Amino acid sequence: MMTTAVSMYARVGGGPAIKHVVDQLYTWILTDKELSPYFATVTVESLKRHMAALLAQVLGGPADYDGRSLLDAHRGLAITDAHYTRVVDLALAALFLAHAPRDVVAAVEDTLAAVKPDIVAA
Ligand code: HEM
Repeated sequence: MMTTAVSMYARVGGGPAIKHVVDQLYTWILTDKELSPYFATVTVESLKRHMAALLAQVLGGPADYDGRSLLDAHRGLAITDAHYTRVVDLALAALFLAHAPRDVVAAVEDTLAAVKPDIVAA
């Protein structure tokens, strides 16, 4: 039997679908009473661009991420465990809402778990 390796990036719908997921995620974050204060002084457009590039890269799409390391980006923000978990939940919900396949959602969940130490304040 012939097998074709279709990337997770392609299976979620490529760049446009990822942009949609990231837009949804930030709409929720920026209207969340507990999460929005973290972003009060941030230029959200460039943040979204970086987040979309990173997500695309993690899913096997173009490796275009040119932002800071996650450790550098989140250092000093004093992000709590609960706020980290909330953002992860919203990210996974945004993927499901965009009809991302379950295995793709699971792979993103694993990746987010792996970078947790870079995000949450020690
Ligand atoms: C769950 C995993 C997370 C990932 C993958 C992630 C990813 C990113 C990325 C790619 C950037 C941009 C870096 C750059 O532009 O150079 C960023 C910045 C930022 N993130 Fe996150 N993030 C996560 C969780 C969180 C959480 C939980 C919070 C707060 C509740 C948060 C708050 C911020 C803020 C405020 C910035 C901007 C920092 C600045 O510009 O100085 N992030 N994040």
